[in-house]
Amino acid sequence: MTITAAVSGASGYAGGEVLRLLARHPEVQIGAITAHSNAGQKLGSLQPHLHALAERELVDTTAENLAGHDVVFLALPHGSSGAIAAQLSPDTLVIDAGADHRLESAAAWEEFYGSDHAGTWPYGLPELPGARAALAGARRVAVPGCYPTSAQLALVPGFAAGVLQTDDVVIVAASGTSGAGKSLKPHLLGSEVMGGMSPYGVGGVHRHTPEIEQGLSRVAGSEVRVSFTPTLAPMARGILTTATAKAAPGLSPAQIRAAWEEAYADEPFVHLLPAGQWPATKSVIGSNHAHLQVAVDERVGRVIVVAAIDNLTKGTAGGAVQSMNIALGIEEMTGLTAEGIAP
Ligand SMILES: NC(=O)C1=CN([C@@H]2O[C@H](COP(=O)(O)OP(=O)(O)OC[C@H]3O[C@@H](n4cnc5c(N)ncnc54)[C@H](OP(=O)(O)O)[C@@H]3O)[C@@H](O)[C@H]2O)C=CC1
Ligand SMILES: CC(=O)N[C@@H](CCC(=O)OP(=O)(O)O)C(=O)O
Repeated sequence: MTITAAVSGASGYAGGEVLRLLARHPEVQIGAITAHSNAGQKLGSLQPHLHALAERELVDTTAENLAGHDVVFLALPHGSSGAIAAQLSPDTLVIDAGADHRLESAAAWEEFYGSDHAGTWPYGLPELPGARAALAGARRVAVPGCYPTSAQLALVPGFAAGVLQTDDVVIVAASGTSGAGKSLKPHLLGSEVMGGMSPYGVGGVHRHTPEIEQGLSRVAGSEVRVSFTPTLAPMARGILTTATAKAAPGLSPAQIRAAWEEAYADEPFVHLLPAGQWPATKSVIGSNHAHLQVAVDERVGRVIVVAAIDNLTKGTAGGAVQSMNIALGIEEMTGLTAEGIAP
């Protein structure tokens, strides 16, 4: 089967990563690649690592340019996807890397994003219970945010199995700077980021908070509230998430760990590391794999889960391509089998 795919936001980090993966996908032919202020440029002048596509010209992000493809990837600033998706055929598989279609609650969207809600699409985190069935045959997919990918992979097995309590969930995550996109932001200047770490979006205001709560509440069967604090780390890629919650009473560490062992035993991209080995962003950079470790602090009765992903791969473009494969009935790992890069 040959699938034609258009990629919007191709001059950005997320669009560039989608192209990096699609360039090696055996079933995909890359069609239109679009941009905004960089329309008219050659891709090679903006994404020099994408050699095979270097001579391709970026065109404007219009429904006309994106039409006529089997798949359209939207890697646009949030708020931009709804309008363009509405102009694309319902038969086209549209995969939105942005936030517009992730939340079910219009009220939560309005509170955290401050604009009108564009709607809710099937959620592209295949490892969640029931997600693969919802993605199979779907023609619209909302790719999770990068922090929500790591936080949900870390905590969902514990809530699904009932080994975590829902009332005291704390998540602290460190992200590489590519998570913020390519556009100029003063707090991301090299001199601000190099050689140190700093928090941002503190105090329950980061817009990934409702997305994480939505996913955890769904599997827990009751409302889960989280305290989420993101931090910026002096690295280009990677997220290291540390999530903790109170253990349900009366369980041994082995019984608790079994929830993650069972949930991820057959998952091709999520790996519970052997006990005592800790996830590191360096082990997953450039790959669609997530590394996890679970420990129980018996002194305070808390479960600690650490997860590492590449924000641009499993956290965005890899999750998008994985979801595309499922939606179109292609073997799920196709185009995503690359190992990580280390050291
Ligand atoms: N970076 C990450 O780790 C993650 C990103 N995402 C999401 O992916 C999307 C893209 O993010 P990212 O690649 O990081 O951002 P970048 O800033 O790196 O890229 C943004 C892209 O969108 C284009 N663009 C900017 N403004 C407009 C507009 N008004 N209309 C159409 N296109 C526009 C830009 O084109 P041009 O350069 O030509 O101006 C560029 O191609 C966002 O929604 C982001 O939240 C999701 C998960 C993780
Ligand atoms: C380091 C950094 O700034 N990261 C981004 C998250 C990127 C992401 O997942 O964005 P969307 O949900 O908008 O798709 C942030 O905190 O806003």
